[in-house]
Amino acid sequence: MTAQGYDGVERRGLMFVLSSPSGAGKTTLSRMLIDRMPGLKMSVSATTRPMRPGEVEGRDYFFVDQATFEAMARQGDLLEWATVFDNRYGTPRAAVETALSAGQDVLFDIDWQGTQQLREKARADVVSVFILPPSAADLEKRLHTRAQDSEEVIRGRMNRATHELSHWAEYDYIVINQNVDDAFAEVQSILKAERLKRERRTGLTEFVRGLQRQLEK
Ligand SMILES: Nc1nc2c(ncn2[C@@H]2O[C@H](COP(=O)(O)OP(=O)(O)O)[C@@H](O)[C@H]2O)c(=O)[nH]1
Ligand SMILES: Nc1ncnc2c1ncn2[C@@H]1O[C@H](COP(=O)(O)OP(=O)(O)O)[C@@H](O)[C@H]1O
Repeated sequence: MTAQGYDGVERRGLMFVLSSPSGAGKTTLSRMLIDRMPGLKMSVSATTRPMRPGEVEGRDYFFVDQATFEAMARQGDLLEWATVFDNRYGTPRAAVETALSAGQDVLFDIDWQGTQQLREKARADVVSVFILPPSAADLEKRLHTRAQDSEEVIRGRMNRATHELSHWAEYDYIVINQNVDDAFAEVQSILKAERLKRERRTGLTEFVRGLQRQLEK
């Protein structure tokens, strides 16, 4: 689980988690991060929910049926899983382990239940960010403008938002997504700073020793 920082110092890979009520902007911010932050790989979840228009198998999710999902969970192929809006969602374990051991950080778009499970498994390597919408009206507007869910599904997501919001205080960072570019800059700053944390930078002792040797000459 070691990655090479841009300054050449080895460090532990981190698990970067974004959660929010549905429609607050996790997917948008995740895509921006993957496009603009080298060394970060998206964890693609498995889900039993139907594919939305515009979604791509293997990019947005692995769309599986209930029996396949249960088999994956039973065989230990999922790092964590949860039921959200009557559908099952889970993180395939192998892809995460491969990315971390190849020196990449991994980005997760998962709910509070999944975040709790990751934290139990790898507390020191998990960095969690909760995204808030600026207002309830904005949240509802975004769910409508995304135009991918029926009225009934949107109502269900708005009803669930209160419950999801109640978990905000379990997260390391809180970002309010009013202007998307500002929110992206904030999330990006968090990742950049967390990559520099001393306890993650396993190669620092050696680096500093090298500096000391140079100074002693
Ligand atoms: N625990 C867990 N939650 C997930 C996973 N994948 C997605 N979710 C969460 O499930 C919820 C519903 O996701 P989705 O149906 O794509 O709707 P969205 O909220 O509009 O992105 C969101 O809160 C996601 O973060 C997963 O692998 N594990
Ligand atoms: N800061 C923002 N201002 C206005 N619209 C936004 C903002 N961030 C995201 N959106 C839009 O809101 C909708 C929901 O965003 P999305 O990223 O799909 O949310 P989530 O993944 O949290 O459900 C999308 O249509 C997206 O383009």
